[in-house]
Amino acid sequence: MNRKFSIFILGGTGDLAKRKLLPALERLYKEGHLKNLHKVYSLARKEDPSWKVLVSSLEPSEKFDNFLQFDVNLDSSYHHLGRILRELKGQELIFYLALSPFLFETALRKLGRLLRDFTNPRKIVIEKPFGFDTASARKLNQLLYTYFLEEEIYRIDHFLGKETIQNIFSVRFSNTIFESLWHRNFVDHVQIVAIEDIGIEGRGEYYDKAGAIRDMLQNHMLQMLSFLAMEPPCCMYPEFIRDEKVKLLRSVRKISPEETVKGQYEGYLLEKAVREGSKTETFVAVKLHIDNPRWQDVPFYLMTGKRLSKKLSQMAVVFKEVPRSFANLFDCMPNQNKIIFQTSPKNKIAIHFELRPPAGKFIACPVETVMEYDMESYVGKKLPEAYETLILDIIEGDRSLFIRGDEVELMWEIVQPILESDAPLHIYKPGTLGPEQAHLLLQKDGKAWII
Ligand SMILES: NC(=O)C1=CN([C@@H]2O[C@H](COP(=O)(O)OP(=O)(O)OC[C@H]3O[C@@H](n4cnc5c(N)ncnc54)[C@H](OP(=O)(O)O)[C@@H]3O)[C@@H](O)[C@H]2O)C=CC1
Ligand SMILES: O=C1O[C@H](COP(=O)(O)O)[C@@H](O)[C@H](O)[C@H]1O
Repeated sequence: MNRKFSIFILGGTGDLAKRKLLPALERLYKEGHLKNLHKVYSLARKEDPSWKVLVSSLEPSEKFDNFLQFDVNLDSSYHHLGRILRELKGQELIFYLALSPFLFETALRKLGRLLRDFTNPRKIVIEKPFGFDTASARKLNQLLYTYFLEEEIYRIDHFLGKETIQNIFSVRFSNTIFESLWHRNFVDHVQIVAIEDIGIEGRGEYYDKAGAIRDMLQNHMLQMLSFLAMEPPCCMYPEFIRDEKVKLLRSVRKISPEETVKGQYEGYLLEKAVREGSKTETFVAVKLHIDNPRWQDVPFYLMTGKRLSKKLSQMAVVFKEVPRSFANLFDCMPNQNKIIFQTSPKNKIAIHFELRPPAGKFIACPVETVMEYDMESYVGKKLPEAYETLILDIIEGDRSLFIRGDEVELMWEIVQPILESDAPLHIYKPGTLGPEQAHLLLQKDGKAWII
């Protein structure tokens, strides 16, 4: 950006700011991307000692060591902020809401009012979850549009900053061998999995009101689905990419409670700030359908959960079996081909295909062979963190990887039927692969989770 700019992180002493945002900003600065950065201000009610230690270690510390005492609920805080903004004439102002989502509405209303007194170009960045259901997301959008233009709004989803997710476009749209197969004639089904071994890590106050559907399924997982299943945009212009995602999301059938499995890990009720007898799900698996010509009758299975046996985030596109008559050539039925896009534990893309085993018989039963592109090993250095990529996009004004207002509302509409459904809650043991019912969901279709 050519203009001088300042960043205001509301909730700047919180977990996200300390672990992700401030370190990402320091790296961007060191790499020379933030030449016009005036200062990063951290706003919160009290100056957290670990924030102080962190910002004093960041270089150059005067860019980051700027604390502003600020309470989202108090008008006096906005007067104080206004006094600082008056000194920043002509600068672009970037406000990053890294706050509890329960504070978004108040922060937006009061900040929006304050900014009416200023002519500086501005951007507003909002963390997830954006609302708690369809109605509240609509309300939040209306509030945003009272004070900001859509092109000033950056609804962030950090999964979209991951290298693998951005690679989906390249794999799909620059390879005839894949693009020509990417539809119902050849794809058997798709799986999207984001499972974690960690629990709620002291975030009970937020998580108990959110649960796995609001925390992961409505946002990260539906975005991964959009990238995998959307039609190609006519060109790489942010609005055209988002138009295609919206078109896809309109074709996604609302998820049915009958095709949903909810679970809660044993011991969840003892976590700090979890309500007594809470029915919040820490696990969810669903079967989802897309009613468009490309994906008619291709099931999409999505699963996410906490305190499972491992951390794994990946999408698998599983191709149809070869015709049975081909299988007669061998002594077995070959495995189905798959393409796996993994974001965790590694950023990698793997193609699974069948080959004759080395030095085997001419007609030996083929074995599964994996061709892998592990991005970090390939480039030979650490990949940029998701937040680094996304913050740079915000600064440069590229909205391709951010969620548009209509898109976020459609994503809520898809999960709305299962938000409050009284589907049974299955208790599962920590360290396992979740409730058995989630496995039966695929077994009854003759399939199994690839995990
Ligand atoms: N943590 C993570 O890994 C991720 C978080 N997110 C999202 O980021 C956002 C922030 O999450 P996280 O950092 O974990 O939350 P934390 O609870 O760790 O941090 C909240 C921050 O807000 C400040 N705050 C709380 N109340 C007020 C208030 N009334 N006025 C001003 N500041 C206030 C806190 O400081 P103080 O109490 O001193 O005011 C603190 O700086 C959420 O929307 C979350 O969903 C998204 C992806 C990952
Ligand atoms: O947004 C969130 O994502 C994390 C998982 O993200 P990852 O990049 O570590 O895979 C999840 O733990 C958290 O509950 C959720 O709020």
